[in-house]
Amino acid sequence: MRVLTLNPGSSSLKAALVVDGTPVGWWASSPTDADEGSAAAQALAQWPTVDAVAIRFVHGGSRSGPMRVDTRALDALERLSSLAPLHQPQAIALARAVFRLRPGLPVIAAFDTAFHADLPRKSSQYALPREWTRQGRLRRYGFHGLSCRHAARRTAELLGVQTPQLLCCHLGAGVSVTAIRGGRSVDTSMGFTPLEGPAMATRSGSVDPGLLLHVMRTVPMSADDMEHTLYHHSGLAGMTGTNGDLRAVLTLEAAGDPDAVIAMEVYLHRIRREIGAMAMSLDRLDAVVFTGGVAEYQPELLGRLVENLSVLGIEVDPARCLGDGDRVISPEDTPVTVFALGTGEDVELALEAETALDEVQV
Ligand SMILES: Nc1ncnc2c1ncn2[C@@H]1O[C@H](COP(=O)(O)OP(=O)(O)O)[C@@H](O)[C@H]1O
Ligand SMILES: CC(=O)OP(=O)(O)O
Ligand SMILES: [Mg+2]
Repeated sequence: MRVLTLNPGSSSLKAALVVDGTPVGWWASSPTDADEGSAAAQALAQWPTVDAVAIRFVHGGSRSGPMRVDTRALDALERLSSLAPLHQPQAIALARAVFRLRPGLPVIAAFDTAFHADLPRKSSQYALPREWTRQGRLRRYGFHGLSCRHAARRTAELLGVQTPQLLCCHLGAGVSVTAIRGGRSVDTSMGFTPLEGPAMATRSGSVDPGLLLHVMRTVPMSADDMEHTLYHHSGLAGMTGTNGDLRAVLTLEAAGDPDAVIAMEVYLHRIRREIGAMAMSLDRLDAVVFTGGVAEYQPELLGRLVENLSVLGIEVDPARCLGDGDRVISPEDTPVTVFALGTGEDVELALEAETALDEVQV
């Protein structure tokens, strides 16, 4: 099957043609380069002969698998936009553009949240009044699920173990750490929205809600202004005055910029802390996977990241970090195998499309 995959991330829009599970062509653009309509048109002009288009939707609510979408389904998914404002509107716009450009071509929505749909209750539930949580909507959903699914699949293949226990550290513009056992997510750092967890490129990550209440009362500030600050002007961007791209922050850090120096310390510390926390949901740690744009393009950072993690048996060989492609980066004879893996969201999107279309035909 020939599947066009469209992946609107928070700092990029990635397109790929995947033929029978193998990506054969791809490109990435920054979201400011083009609107979703012209990006979809560009991809369909480049790869006109496709059986389906698979689009990454980060928020699928309670949906546990992919689905073929029509206008009505899109309206329902659009209602989740405020829960993922950097992603969901873009995915909706891409799907509508494909409907317009190629009526009748199947469009499959594949959800980040689906991989976490069975999170154990102790991981998914917030300690909030039961009147709030009873309906099961105000809970932790988890994101980067396509990336996690791919990391689990590749780790099993590379280790030759059917269901390894692993941590998937997705380091892109969004950052998350997920504990996976039995092929399932058992805890994850992102929550009700993709704001929770470590500090990210432009997102704050977890902040004491008491601080936010204090600022809203004292500034004062509307919920929309607060949302804008937490999603667009926090994280590495907020701490350094850059756009949050790690390349810019590392350049400033190397030049001795004090804000960039502390921002990198915070960034790395918060990821390490999350790795430690997620390890508590496993009873053994077979592997740690680093993936996402940062792991792919700034792999030298992984050596710095795992400093202080030897308490968990996690070590990397700096020379191995600098290689290319899917690889082991831990030294020989260490208890935990550490991998740097390509982000296989495009492969997973295509698989999800095949699954959804098979189900429709049954
Ligand atoms: N072509 C590139 N060259 C160098 N670094 C890159 C490149 N593309 C992405 N990165 C790194 O990856 C980060 C973005 O990760 P990515 O997974 O692509 O983000 P997202 O999917 O959230 O848009 C950037 O901040 C940068 O550190
Ligand atoms: C969920 C999320 O943050 O995705 P990305 O890293 O692609 O922005
Ligand atoms: Mg991404």
